[in-house]
Amino acid sequence: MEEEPKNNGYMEPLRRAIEAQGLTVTTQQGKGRCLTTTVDFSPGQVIISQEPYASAPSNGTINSFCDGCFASGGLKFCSKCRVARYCGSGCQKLEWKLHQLECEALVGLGKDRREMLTTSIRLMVRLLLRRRLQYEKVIPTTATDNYELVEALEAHMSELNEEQLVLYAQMANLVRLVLPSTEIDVKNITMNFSRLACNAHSICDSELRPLGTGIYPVISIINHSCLPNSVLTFEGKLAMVRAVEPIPKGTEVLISYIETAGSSMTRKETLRKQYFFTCTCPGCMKVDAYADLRETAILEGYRCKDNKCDGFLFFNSDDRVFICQQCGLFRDEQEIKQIESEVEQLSSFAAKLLSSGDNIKASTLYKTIEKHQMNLCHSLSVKLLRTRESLLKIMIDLNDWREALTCCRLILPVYKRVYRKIHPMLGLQYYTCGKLEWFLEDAENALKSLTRAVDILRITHGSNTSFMRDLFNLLDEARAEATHRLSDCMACWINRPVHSVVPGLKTSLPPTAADWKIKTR
Ligand SMILES: C[S@@+](CC[C@H](N)C(=O)[O-])C[C@H]1O[C@@H](n2cnc3c(N)ncnc32)[C@H](O)[C@@H]1O
Repeated sequence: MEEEPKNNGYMEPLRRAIEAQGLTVTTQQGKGRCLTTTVDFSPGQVIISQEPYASAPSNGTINSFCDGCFASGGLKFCSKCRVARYCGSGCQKLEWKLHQLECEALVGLGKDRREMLTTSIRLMVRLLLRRRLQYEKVIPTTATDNYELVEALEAHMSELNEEQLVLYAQMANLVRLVLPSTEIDVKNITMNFSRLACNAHSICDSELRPLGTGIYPVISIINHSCLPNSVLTFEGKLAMVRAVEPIPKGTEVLISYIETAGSSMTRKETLRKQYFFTCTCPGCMKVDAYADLRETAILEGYRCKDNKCDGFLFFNSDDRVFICQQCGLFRDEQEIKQIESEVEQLSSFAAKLLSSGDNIKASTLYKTIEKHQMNLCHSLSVKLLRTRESLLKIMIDLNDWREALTCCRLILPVYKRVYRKIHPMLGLQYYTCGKLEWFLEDAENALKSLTRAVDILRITHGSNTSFMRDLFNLLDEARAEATHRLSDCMACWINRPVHSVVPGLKTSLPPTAADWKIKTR
């Protein structure tokens, strides 16, 4: 049901600013503000793009990123504060107005406080400093770039539990220690942390590796759906929302806030905990309750004891056994618990090995976990999927293309089931598959996989980034190589020595391109 939007001062200027882009802000009961189209959008079309109001790079031990553009490699610390890092003088100059204030605050901090400068703390410090720069008119304010828009973001303060409230208040106190002169009190900074928790976006590169965090006040008006009509990606720090299906005018723009691989129960739980709402999207409101239970059992439950049966199990709480819904075989709860606890122990050990950089030992352990899970979980299980994703990453790091490709091909059917046809994760998985096939000199399969990757990623990522240009080049190379091999093969066939023809047999026609495709499938 449509509600009359509250008469907030920022709203009319914002509406006027986005109307030329075919967008407006509406309000719905139970959802709050919604970004709504006033024109039709087609798949791949950019609906809205925005630079962050404030952002902070991740400060991991392995990877670090430029404060300006989030690039990695060849970074130099700011010589004064030795906290901010830059890829060059260009970014340093662009960031200077804000960093000048940040730098003064950071220089005076002792070692123990510097160690507390997490990405969230830095983001809040930068948010407050940007506010100050705009209030003092050092930098301009626009209808889509002002602190009022940040204050209008949903904070859900009354829904926070004690633990969250205490944590945000402690973080707010730390921010005030870094910025003692800020006009914003601890209560308001605490509320801002709560806002960031349900509005900030993780900024990722084209391959969805996290680089940092940013707050984009207009993009944050977009609500969630597990079956979204749009997708959010980043070009550097610039957030881009693109349509993934035809969106008629008058439709709400929706993106997914969470990893959607999982049952509707798991998704609902995640959304309730972090975003304080109950999802009522078509993906979560399935009318067929049995289909929902079956999906949960397949994605998150257990497999039939009989290796030849691909059935999933339902739990019978009276007898405390699991029953295969395909062949009726029972599986004991204790046996399942036993394997599950072993897998849990092995997984935490494997994760430790991985973070210590011991890829070889980690790969052996993950293979053992995979074996256990193949005995425990359905072939489309999300738990098994996660193990294979870790294995794939390790195998790529170890340059073991063959094993990596095996993993990649096992992951694909699960992605096809849990993600929509046009989804960045699916596109990127085809891309990885194609690249591995290319490395393994399988040009024909590389061509197929890369074509599928391009079909998806040109919609989710656009065509104009260096990542996509590299992908187009790789696709061209694979196409040229596959065509070359095809013509070589045909030439071999035509020029084969006469004695290779069995005397007396009728000569068959040379293979056509269509025959070749069938042959290589
Ligand atoms: C990033 S904000 C989205 C914009 C928000 N509606 C507003 O008015 O600021 C996220 C919050 O919006 C609400 N929200 C987002 N998607 C929703 C949905 N599908 N159903 C109900 N509420 C939703 C929740 O309160 C959530 O914490």
